[in-house]
Amino acid sequence: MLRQFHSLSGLIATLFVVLLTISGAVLSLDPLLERSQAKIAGTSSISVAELAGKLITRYPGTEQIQRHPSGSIIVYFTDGDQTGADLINPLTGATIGAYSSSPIMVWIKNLHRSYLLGTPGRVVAGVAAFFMLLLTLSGAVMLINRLGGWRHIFRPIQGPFKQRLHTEVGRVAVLGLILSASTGLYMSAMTFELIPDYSSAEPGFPTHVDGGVPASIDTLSALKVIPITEFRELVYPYPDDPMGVYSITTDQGSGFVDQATGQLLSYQAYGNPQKLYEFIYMLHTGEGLWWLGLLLGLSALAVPLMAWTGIQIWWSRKQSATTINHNSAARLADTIILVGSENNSTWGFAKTLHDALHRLGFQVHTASMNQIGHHYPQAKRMFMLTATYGDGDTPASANHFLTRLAKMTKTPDVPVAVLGFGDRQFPEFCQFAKEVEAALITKGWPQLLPLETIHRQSPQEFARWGQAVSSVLDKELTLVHIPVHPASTTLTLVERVDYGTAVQAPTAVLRFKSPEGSHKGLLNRLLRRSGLPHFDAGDLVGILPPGSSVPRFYSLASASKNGVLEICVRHHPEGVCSGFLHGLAIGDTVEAFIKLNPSFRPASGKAPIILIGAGTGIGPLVGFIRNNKAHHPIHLYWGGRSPQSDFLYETELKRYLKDKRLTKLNPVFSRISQGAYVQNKITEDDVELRQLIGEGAQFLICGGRNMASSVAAALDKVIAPLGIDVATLKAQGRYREDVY
Ligand SMILES: Cc1cc2nc3c(=O)[nH]c(=O)nc-3n(C[C@H](O)[C@H](O)[C@H](O)COP(=O)(O)O)c2cc1C
Repeated sequence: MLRQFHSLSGLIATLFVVLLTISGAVLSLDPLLERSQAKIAGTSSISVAELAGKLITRYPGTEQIQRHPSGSIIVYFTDGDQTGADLINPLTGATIGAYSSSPIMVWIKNLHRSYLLGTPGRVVAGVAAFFMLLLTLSGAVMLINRLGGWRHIFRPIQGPFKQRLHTEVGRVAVLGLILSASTGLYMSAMTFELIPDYSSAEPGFPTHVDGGVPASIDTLSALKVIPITEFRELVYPYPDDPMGVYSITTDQGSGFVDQATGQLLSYQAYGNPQKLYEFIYMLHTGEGLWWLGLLLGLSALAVPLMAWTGIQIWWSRKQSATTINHNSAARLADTIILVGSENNSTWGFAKTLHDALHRLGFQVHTASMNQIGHHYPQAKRMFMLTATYGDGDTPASANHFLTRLAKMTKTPDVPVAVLGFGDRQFPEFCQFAKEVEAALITKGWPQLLPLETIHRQSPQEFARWGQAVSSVLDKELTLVHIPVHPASTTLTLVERVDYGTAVQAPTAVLRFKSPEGSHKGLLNRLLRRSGLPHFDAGDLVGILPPGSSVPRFYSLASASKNGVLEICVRHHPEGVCSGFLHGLAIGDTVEAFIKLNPSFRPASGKAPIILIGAGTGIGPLVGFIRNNKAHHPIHLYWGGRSPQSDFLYETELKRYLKDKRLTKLNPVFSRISQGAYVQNKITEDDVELRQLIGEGAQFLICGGRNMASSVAAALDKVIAPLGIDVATLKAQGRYREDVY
């Protein structure tokens, strides 16, 4: 709900809010620019009388002196028929130069205040400020929910690159944006008198004026006691008007000064409402607080970036939205499917289940978990398919489910099966599904099947769960889920290196390029484009074996900037795709698409990186080393079977050691005398590993699930003396796995 509100108000207001913030960001430079022009050092000892005295000879026709919040002093004067304005050095009264507001800044100010449209534009600017406030507040609440509460506000953010960028930038800019939007809204409300205008409360004109011969301005006692630092404006009386008075405005109030006696005739100190107005004005413009202005300007610059990433997130969500056909009414359905999803992919699985059950003749009702009802009169079975989000938290379409369930006094007497969707890379794998299962059991809800989990939206695991469902339905349910994936590209095999046949682990490093011709053309050559889609080492390539629409995913051992798409594939005896790939000859083609995997990357910075893998798990790890042009310390632990047969990337790794892209290579082999596994080497290197962890090391593990759990167990023992464990490292974002 909140997300829909956030997206909708963002879409409605984007253009206006972006214009408002870009112009605001430019205006935020104004106080700093003015300050750099003003010579304000050492001015505190000078009084207004002294300053005005210094101007008598140079500017006999002075009409007004102003001090801007930046500290600049400007004198407005007449000289014969001419009028002018000069910037003044407050210490000496000397002219710094002619003063005029920059026409560009004036234009930008108009754009900011009214979109150059006068009064109607001011209304629009006010409404845009209101939307900006709504967007920022709703975004802040979503961020807090996503991170699991405000206490965790500095937690690392997971997710696809655009989502992380949107949220990271928002997290940094949120306070500045709330300040700019709320103060802008206040000022707008004041302009339209929605709240009383306190910006110019003035004293009444004095009832008695001396009328004697005007004294020299530098002798006027009232002006002698006002330091220049508290002064804002002095308006001179008309020359030769004996009843004229000086009008003075300071930081504390305003009043009139008798030109003959120098006495303060009437004075009005600012009340609290005016002080509040001035404070809000300063917060909004940064006038008088140039550093705040700059901070607000920088926050404002985040808005165009967030608008762009926000629109892209919204668009990809919309693209992946699923339509459920033949959705029976809840009261008529014999089968209920409830869905907990954040980014819609679980809806795709729910649709596959819905369609398969419908084909078997069931009346199926599918809805979000938040829409759980109290009573399903015809229902015989129920399925709850749910993802996990944040750090083991609820996905959007199930965020009220547990509360609603807790409030139910009588639960429907329908057996239920929970299916969790998650990613083992997260420490809290399928946590929400586990909580749902536990809550249902506590409520005494009958179970149809025990909880099952699906890692990384695996269609194979989903199909296996379908078999279990078949057994309770007494009907053969075939679940063929074809995930919606991006359009595929044709790639040509240009090189292959084969290993491991002698040790029954046939493994090939395969290098692909775009077909000849696809990256020709002047622009592509100028930009040195390889014709490959963009990807980094550690991302995944989905390959569609001929005759199948279900892709198989392989971790990428290269980045697109390396000019090739490289994968490392072990031939599995029954493997459809690995068999197909191993059968490829140079020049053969495959259909492939990229799936980004942004959380499996070395962190930036100089902390050591410890890469651990076995077998083909070396793929992304070698890609990280290859692209380590900055020579950050990288230690590689890798396990194979035999140094003679399956030492994958042996030549390259030795070259990377020499050119310092790799700091230390620790290969381990299992089928040699005194063979060992990678976890044994980790136990052996305990002292060194503890030292590296002390230096802030990050771990990246790639390979089979068994290897990964043995490594985690070994490492838990190694780091126990430091008082931490692998779960802590995971929570800190310092332990990441890509396991299969
Ligand atoms: C930001 C983010 C946080 C996630 N957190 C978890 C998590 O804590 N535990 C887990 O098992 N999966 C986690 N996942 C993986 C999702 O549950 C998984 O990709 C799921 O299939 C997404 O389904 P959906 O597209 O329907 O939201 C997370 C994914 C993202 C993008």
